[in-house]
Amino acid sequence: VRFLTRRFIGEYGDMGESLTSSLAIHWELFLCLTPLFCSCPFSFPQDQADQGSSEEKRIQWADSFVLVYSICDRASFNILPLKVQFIKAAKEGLSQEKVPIVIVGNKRDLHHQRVVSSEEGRLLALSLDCGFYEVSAAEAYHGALMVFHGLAERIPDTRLALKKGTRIRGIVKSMSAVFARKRTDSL
Ligand SMILES: Nc1nc2c(ncn2[C@@H]2O[C@H](COP(=O)(O)OP(=O)(O)OP(=O)(O)O)[C@@H](O)[C@H]2O)c(=O)[nH]1
Repeated sequence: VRFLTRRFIGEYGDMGESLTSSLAIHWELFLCLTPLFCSCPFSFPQDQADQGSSEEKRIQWADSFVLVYSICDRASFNILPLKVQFIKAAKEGLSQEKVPIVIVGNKRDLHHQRVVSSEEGRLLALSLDCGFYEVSAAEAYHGALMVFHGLAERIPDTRLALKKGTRIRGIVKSMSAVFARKRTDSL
């Protein structure tokens, strides 16, 4: 949301409904922008049994991956090697291309609660052949921008040329519409 709208929503609360319906239109991209294996407030209902194959489908659909952990939550960091391994097994098994993955340490603003150092993050990303950024989604837009720019740089030009076009523009349009509507409502 920070990347697409430049805004940070601390609590989803009353935004939930309109945002959810807008995202439902473009659920594919949203899934791509959502930390892949985390629960999210806009999850679409699905049976447990379908979950494995649905995750597999998301991975097959996506061109690239952003894996977000919190610098204040070691468990969210420790799980990364497994996630990267899972993605690589699913994607690289089918093609010779390297799968673009960026690891992001979020909540940089909470430095007093930090339990994962920048160095650890950088080293892990290096060892897994992933990009690395530390950001605060809450504090600034710039970090989110850098993440997605860095991600795009890791996608081979040939793939970008194949997929470029309407999809991302559609997302940005409908997200903007949601927030414009919200502003109008509150006037
Ligand atoms: N201080 C701080 N809080 C953040 C930051 N980014 C997200 N949060 C908060 O962290 C919580 C989780 O954020 P979400 O956007 O829901 O992230 P998520 O990965 O979907 O996390 P879960 O909801 O736990 O699955 C929310 O209360 C956010 O407001 C950040 O950069 N700094």
